[in-house]
Amino acid sequence: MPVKERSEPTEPRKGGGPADPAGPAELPPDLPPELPPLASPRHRVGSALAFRRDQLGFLARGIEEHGDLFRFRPLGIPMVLINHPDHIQHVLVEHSERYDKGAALFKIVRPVLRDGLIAIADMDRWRRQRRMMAPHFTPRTVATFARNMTDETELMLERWTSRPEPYARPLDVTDEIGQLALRIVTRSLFSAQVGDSARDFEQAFGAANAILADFFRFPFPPLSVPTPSHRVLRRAVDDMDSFVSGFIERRLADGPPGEADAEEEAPDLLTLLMHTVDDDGSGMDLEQLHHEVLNLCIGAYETTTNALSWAFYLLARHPEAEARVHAEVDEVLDDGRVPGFDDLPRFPYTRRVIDETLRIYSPAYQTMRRALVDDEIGGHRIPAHSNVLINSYFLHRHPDFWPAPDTFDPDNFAPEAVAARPKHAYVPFGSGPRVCIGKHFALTELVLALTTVARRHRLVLPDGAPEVEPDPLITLHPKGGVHLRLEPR
Ligand code: HEM
Repeated sequence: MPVKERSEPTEPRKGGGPADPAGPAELPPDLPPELPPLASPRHRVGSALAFRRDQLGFLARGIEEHGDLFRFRPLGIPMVLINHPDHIQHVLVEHSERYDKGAALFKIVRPVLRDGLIAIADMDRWRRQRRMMAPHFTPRTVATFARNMTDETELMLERWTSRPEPYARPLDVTDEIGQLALRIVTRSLFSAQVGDSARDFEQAFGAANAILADFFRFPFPPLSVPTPSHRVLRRAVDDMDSFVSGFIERRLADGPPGEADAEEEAPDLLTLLMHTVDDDGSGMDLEQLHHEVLNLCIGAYETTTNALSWAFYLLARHPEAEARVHAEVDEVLDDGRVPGFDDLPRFPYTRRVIDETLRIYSPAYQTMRRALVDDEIGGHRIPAHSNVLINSYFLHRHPDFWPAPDTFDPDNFAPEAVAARPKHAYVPFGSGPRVCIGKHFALTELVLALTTVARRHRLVLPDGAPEVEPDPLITLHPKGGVHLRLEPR
């Protein structure tokens, strides 16, 4: 799909005279005339090529040169990076009504996500969908999924330990956890057992993630042009659609699980989405249902997979932190039992490890908003239609808020350290009305899966293993996956 926004924000006019007919409306008198500084290189193509070659390096240089707020325009698309907690709070929370998801990044992922909850720009439709789904994501409901999370982790451990020579050969931890994450979310929200089709979904998503990331860095030719990689993307979307249709169609044919004692069983999210009607009596059509289910699978799968892979990797590289996790797990689960939802408050250090992992390798490391009106951020004018980019890879390393930004230190999340920092210096789940709906789900799953494994096993770096680099795709993926060797404790 081509990205249509090619118009530049007009440069400020001296004296604030009437607006160019093609430019934004006349500025209210109290808006500053200055646009944010423009990151070099100034030439459009030069900027596009630099962004394409090394997206993180390009942004790092911009931050070094201009600080927390600057503009750039790869291929003429007007973008503004904001990298200060106050600016992020302004856009995501305090003035969220001035921004929507009609931004370039979401246009690019729309062929996959369509109008599901993650990418939908129309705020009235978003509100209706979110209202319908929110009750399934409260801490109380998530508590009822805890058992699925630990059961599936135990099944994964059984698969690992029943391989020939289970402790000799390294595991592709990212691939394994991808399947775990998909099995947990589909079982919890849709009562579906997806079995080995989880692997097909993983492969399709991996292909789409890489192709769309490339397209984000250099959106040409349009996705509608059938280049070989765009054809692979089409097939990947078809495969993800088939994965979702598989269990929706089974449900339509078989009816909801446990219908016989439906009065005692809470209906799952799939049943709710199929049957909820709005005030005007209209329900969700099958196509929309499909898109919502796909959005939840994608939202839950890749982010959780990356987070848990990186957490095991970081623990393998930091024995002192690993020892503290083991001590905590041994104390809470002294009889070797499986952890439960009520144990979560008793794992404060393990939770810090997860929080610190989400800081260093923030899985959903970039998001974007489109300015609906002219606005002011940090003393600069942000013209309507600007694409405002938030990149938590840099925000979470901001030297004003993190004493040693590149060092893995779970004590960054000790209560006194958290209290000393502005809230929006750390936004792995976003913030404001469009904060991640699955935040409690994810944090519960991450701590329970980690502690279930750590009861009896550890994951260690194979001899001579190279460092794993982050790959800035649409999400922050461990390049080549995390490979570790299982060891009994
Ligand atoms: C570590 C795990 C996760 C991370 C880091 C994460 C991160 C995020 C972020 C940053 C956003 C907001 C994006 C924005 O403002 O543009 C978001 C939204 C969303 N996430 Fe997550 N997520 C995680 C897990 C999950 C899970 C487990 C689910 C579902 C079960 C989920 C479903 C969604 C959905 C549907 C949205 C869109 C919400 C809306 O706009 O109303 N996520 N996620």
